[in-house]
Amino acid sequence: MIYTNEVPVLKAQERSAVTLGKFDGLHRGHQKLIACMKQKKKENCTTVVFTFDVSPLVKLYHKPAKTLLTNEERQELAENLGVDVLIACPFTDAVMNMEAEEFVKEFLVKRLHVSYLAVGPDFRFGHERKGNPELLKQMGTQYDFTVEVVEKLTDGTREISSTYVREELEEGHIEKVNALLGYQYFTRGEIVHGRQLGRTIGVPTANLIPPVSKKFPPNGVYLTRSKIGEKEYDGISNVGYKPTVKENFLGVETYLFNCNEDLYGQEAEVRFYHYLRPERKFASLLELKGQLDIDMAKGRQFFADLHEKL
Ligand SMILES: Cc1cc2nc3c(=O)[nH]c(=O)nc-3n(C[C@H](O)[C@H](O)[C@H](O)COP(=O)(O)O)c2cc1C
Ligand SMILES: Nc1ncnc2c1ncn2[C@@H]1O[C@H](COP(=O)(O)OP(=O)(O)OP(=O)(O)O)[C@@H](O)[C@H]1O
Repeated sequence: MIYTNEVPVLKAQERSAVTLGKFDGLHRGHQKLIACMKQKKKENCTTVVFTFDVSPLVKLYHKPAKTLLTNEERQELAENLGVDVLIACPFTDAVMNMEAEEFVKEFLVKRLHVSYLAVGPDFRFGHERKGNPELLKQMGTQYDFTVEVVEKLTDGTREISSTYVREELEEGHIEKVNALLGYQYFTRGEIVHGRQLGRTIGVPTANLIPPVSKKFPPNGVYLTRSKIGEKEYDGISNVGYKPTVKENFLGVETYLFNCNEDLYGQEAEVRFYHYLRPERKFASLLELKGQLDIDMAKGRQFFADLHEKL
């Protein structure tokens, strides 16, 4: 897959199938749109996901930049979905002020030689968000491309959207988040040294400092599976600031159930499965250890049941 910040100019004969939007999370609704676009590979179209490298909302309304996926994660997931080109167009003032018609002419027609465009019915773009599927269809007639307005995928009660996923994540509804995404919510980072107090209570942990832009469920304890190198481990993770020992940054700290290796310096992907309890301040590490024993027993049972089902 080609990942680029600039809208590329395709070769003279090359045509593209394009979809546009923010694509935070690459949830099941996004995946449906990408599947429609991929149908056009049969007609030799290059598949293009056109997105922005800063959420337009962040730039326009200074909303916090916490996202479900970092740019790198979104890139990797798009590649796994079989996308040929992912454009993360910088949301500059020039792009922000571009009229919808100009955006279509300059980027989609002139550069990408668009042949097919897939968008959701509520898709808006261009200066003052004046561009919509109707305008795209009119321009499609003029510039010889087809527009498919893809019906929104729902979970039976509500349309799936990044906003919906973020709301459920904020509530700690991990199973729901995973169902909307179509994969397990995850975070990644390098395993770094903590204060090494964990091992003094018989609970050595893998600490990672996640990207600052990554959105997290509420501080608390979660049942997780971690992928480290080629291996996967069941475990239990704390997300938060460890009030008992007072950490000053948000960390993800995991006790891996069946692991006694030295993991420092390795990259880990921690996948969330289930919310167990909120993070709490304990009077002592020993008291915390008592709670951890209860948490671990629940975690081991959860994964034993899960593996039995699979
Ligand atoms: C599963 C799990 C649950 C935890 N729960 C809490 C908690 O509720 N409150 C808290 O202050 N720290 C919690 N911690 C963090 C501990 O305070 C931490 O593991 C211990 O202080 C060792 O930290 P260190 O790795 O920096 O040495 C939890 C850690 C794990 C692995
Ligand atoms: N549930 C869905 N089914 C099909 N297409 C969708 C779905 N959700 C979004 N899309 C389409 O995917 C493209 C990218 O969507 P985008 O990420 O901008 O919206 P979103 O997921 O609804 O996010 P937000 O909640 O931030 O508005 C748009 O064309 C949008 O209409």
